[in-house]
Amino acid sequence: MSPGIPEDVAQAIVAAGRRLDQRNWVPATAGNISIRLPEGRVAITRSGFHKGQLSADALMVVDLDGRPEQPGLRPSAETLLHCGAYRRFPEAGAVLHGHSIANTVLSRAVGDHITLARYELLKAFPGLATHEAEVVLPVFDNDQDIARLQAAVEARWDSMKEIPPGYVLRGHGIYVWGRDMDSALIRMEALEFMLECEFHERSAR
Ligand SMILES: CSCCC(=O)C(=O)COP(=O)(O)O
Ligand SMILES: [Zn+2]
Repeated sequence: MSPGIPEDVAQAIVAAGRRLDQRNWVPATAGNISIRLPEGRVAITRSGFHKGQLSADALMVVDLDGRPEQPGLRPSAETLLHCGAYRRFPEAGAVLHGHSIANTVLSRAVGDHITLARYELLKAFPGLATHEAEVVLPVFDNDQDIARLQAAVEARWDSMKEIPPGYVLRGHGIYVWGRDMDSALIRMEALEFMLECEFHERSAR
């Protein structure tokens, strides 16, 4: 049991890791997973663990600035991206990150966004009631400086009227959040489904 992480929270993160792994969205040690805890705390995966084989020992707690509660442990290298989503969206309760083939390949072939339009699955997103809607998914150049990357994400959010609950890092992976883990997983599945459709459609051209 990780200190300071309720058992149901640890179980939800472990189960999410297995589910992402079953879809082949977290190869090797890719991906990271977190859940917001009360009082400005976040339970998050430690860096370098396989997300399909997590146990409670592979989790730890950080604050909303990414500072570890347990100083000897190293949180996900991308912790600041999770913290950025929690700080910006008070309703966000869980954040997921994965590296699928579809999001990796597509993001290398596009500019600064991917438009998802005319998909029935768009209705999985808040406020969208019809396939005639669209989601404009921001795409950012990848950056090993995660604080700088988070600053770029925030600058784009500031410029957007409608902020979708996700974005893509070029050649790297996707970030998605939801009010809880179930909601984040549903959004991730919906986005990945549509990205896979785009991937096949473009490959067939
Ligand atoms: C081998 S994957 C490279 C790092 C990465 O992109 C990732 O998602 C996993 O990093 P973490 O520090 O969270 O394990
Ligand atoms: Zn990653």
